[in-house]
Amino acid sequence: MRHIVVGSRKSNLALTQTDWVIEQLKQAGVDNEFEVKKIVTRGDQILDVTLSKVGGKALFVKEIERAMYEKEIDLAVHSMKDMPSEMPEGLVITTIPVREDHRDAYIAENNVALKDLPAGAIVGTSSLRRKAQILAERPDVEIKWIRGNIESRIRKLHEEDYDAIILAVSGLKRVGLSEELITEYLEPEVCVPSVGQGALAIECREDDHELRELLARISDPDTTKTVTAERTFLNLLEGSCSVPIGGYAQLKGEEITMTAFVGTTDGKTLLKEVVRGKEPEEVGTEAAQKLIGRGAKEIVEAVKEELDI
Ligand SMILES: NCc1[nH]cc(CCC(=O)O)c1CC(=O)O
Repeated sequence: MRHIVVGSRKSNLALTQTDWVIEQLKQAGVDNEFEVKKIVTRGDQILDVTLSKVGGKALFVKEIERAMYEKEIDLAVHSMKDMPSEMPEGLVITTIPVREDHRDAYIAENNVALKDLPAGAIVGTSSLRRKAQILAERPDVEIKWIRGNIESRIRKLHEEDYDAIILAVSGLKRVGLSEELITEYLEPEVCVPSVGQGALAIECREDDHELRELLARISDPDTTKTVTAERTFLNLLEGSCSVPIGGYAQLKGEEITMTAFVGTTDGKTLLKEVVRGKEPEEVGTEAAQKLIGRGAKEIVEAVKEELDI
């Protein structure tokens, strides 16, 4: 029986996600032998520069893709939100398993609520999407960049001058941190999550039909639909650069409800649309068109210019 090599970044989050996928496959009756091969990516090496300036999300996935082309690895597990909206030639996101919590978590020293932070309080995030939406709620706080893995961000909250930080609930849970750390769950009405947040993308070679059939066993149809709507929207709006943009779709029965967002980095302009429909591509496209009609492209272009990307 085929021995399957899974490539993973070496962060605790990446390794946990990889192990989770292998466990899901085993539970679904896949009894192949799995080997995890750790890969160091440029994104892991560059920790002191604003990510959006050094090439954004693609940095994390490039080395893994090269290893896949060379057949050093057969598949890789990514955080969906770190995936560029266009896939490179010959590789596919073949399976999307069930989504973890989609929300952002607000974590404050002494559990001070977001509305009770004193003016001038320092909130740590390196996401322009989070920055814009926190500033929209609290224009009087200061947003300060924070980098590093989830565990080191929590450490920095306590050791450095941050009063609060924002992290994905899913990441926190996956690395085994207690949800008791969370001061507030930010619902999409307050902070629209990143497209694909909480979901995983399993990537492999397009022509590896044998493997794709095995991986299909852990596909989650609902997550696949909602994430497809979100990524259709993202693709139409901006491709892969890091600008304040978010999208979250959920299913009730057959109906998809999607909240889409584009904003300026200062949080002074937030454009939001809620779109409903049955077809993921149609919902994502309609959300993009509505926001584009209200000037979303111009906002995206202005942010890119501001960031020099
Ligand atoms: N950009 C970093 C990143 N990539 C994926 C996650 C975990 C969230 C997820 O699974 O979507 C995180 C951490 C965070 O956003 O706080």
